Amino acid sequence: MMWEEANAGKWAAYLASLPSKFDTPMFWNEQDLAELKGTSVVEKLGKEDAERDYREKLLPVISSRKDLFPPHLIPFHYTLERYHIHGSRILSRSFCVEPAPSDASDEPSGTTQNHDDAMDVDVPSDSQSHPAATRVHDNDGDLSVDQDDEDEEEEDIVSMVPMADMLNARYGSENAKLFYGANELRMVTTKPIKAGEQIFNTYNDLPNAELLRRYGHVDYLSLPASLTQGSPNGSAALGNPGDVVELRADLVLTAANDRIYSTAAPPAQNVSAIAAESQRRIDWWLEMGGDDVFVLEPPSESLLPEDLVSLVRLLCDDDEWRKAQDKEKPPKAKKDKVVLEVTKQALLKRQALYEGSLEDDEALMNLSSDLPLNKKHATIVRAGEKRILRAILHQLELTIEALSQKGGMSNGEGSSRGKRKGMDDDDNGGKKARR
Ligand SMILES: C[S@@+](CC[C@H](N)C(=O)[O-])C[C@H]1O[C@@H](n2cnc3c(N)ncnc32)[C@H](O)[C@@H]1O
Repeated sequence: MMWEEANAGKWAAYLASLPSKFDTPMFWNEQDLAELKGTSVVEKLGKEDAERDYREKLLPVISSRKDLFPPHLIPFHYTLERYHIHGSRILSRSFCVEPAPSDASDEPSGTTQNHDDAMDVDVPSDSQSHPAATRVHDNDGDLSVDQDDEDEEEEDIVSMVPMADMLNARYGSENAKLFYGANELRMVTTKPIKAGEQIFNTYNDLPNAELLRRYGHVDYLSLPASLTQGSPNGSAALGNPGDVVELRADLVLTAANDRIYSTAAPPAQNVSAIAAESQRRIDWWLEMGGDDVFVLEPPSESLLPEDLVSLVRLLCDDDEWRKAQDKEKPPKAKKDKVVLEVTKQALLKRQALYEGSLEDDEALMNLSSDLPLNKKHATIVRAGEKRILRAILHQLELTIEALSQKGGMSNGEGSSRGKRKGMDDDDNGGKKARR
């Protein structure tokens, strides 16, 4: 895209129509970025990686081909600033397009490419030279073409599709989709749209953290009642119904270790031995393809992701750990009281990563509707994540309470009851260590 812009070729009018200013956190100052503390935006921003790629990959290529990149154009068209701008244009406007079937070239189906215009260099087949494009590819949240589910994602090509990228999106509002035609891509309405109503494509109903990181806006809509559970005043809230909270496995590990330590008898109450054993288990988990981040959705019947429950059992239950190794399969996602309590502690640790409470954020939104845009967006992202955490914690507490009231029953669905060594204080008074 930098080369196309420098050469004012056939895409010049299209490129000139794209924005050069973005509200994405990639362009925020430190003070505004601090507002995002605790949210999943921070770790995914990738600004340093992008800038390293620019210095270590792009600049050497550019300076090695003076025939393609005349040195006098570098300060105008190939600067770090232009790199970020084009990266953001790709991140906010690209589509994943399926390549033409059995086509040896890398041309996307339905798009036309004039080879006379193409660069006289090898084009990487995965189009991932800008980390932004890599993220578009990896995170499955870019504008996608309606296609057969069986298609392998690796085969898709990150592509700019002029005109199709003019549509906005809003959670649950999609009324138009991009379809493959025989020789073109077609944006087609999928519902009747009245005059004056907006035509919305979908950005896959992403959570606000991702909308902000990729597109620079957030959704601010009515939320389901499940998200106001546990709220002090039970008031209706606004936000993005597609919001999620990401919980890193290291917080789960710490919560499990704390629990094991506090319930172990003195000889086994050895912090480093407990940490080493847990590390062994989590290494096994990762080797088996387990995730190191869990995605928590607004409370539903299942309340917790199955893989999170499975990991907690693996960490906290010796029998489950042995069985898992024998079967080469992580434990089943049974929620007993230990699982719920350890998860609750992990969620409290996750909550503590934010600055301030949900009430602080809600008050900020209510009191000052004229907050500066970045601060307003960051507050909405934070509040959305905190709201989910609060609602899940509320449900967890109710479930733990209900289990406790069942005559001191501690193991809930309890097939492992009595099998554990030392992990359940109701089993053995917390006197025995798990190992
Ligand atoms: C695919 S483009 C859509 C074209 C865009 N409307 C334009 O005029 O350039 C994505 C960009 O549109 C804007 N956008 C899309 N949906 C939005 C929404 N619901 N609210 C606010 N801005 C939105 C964001 O700036 C986003 O980066």
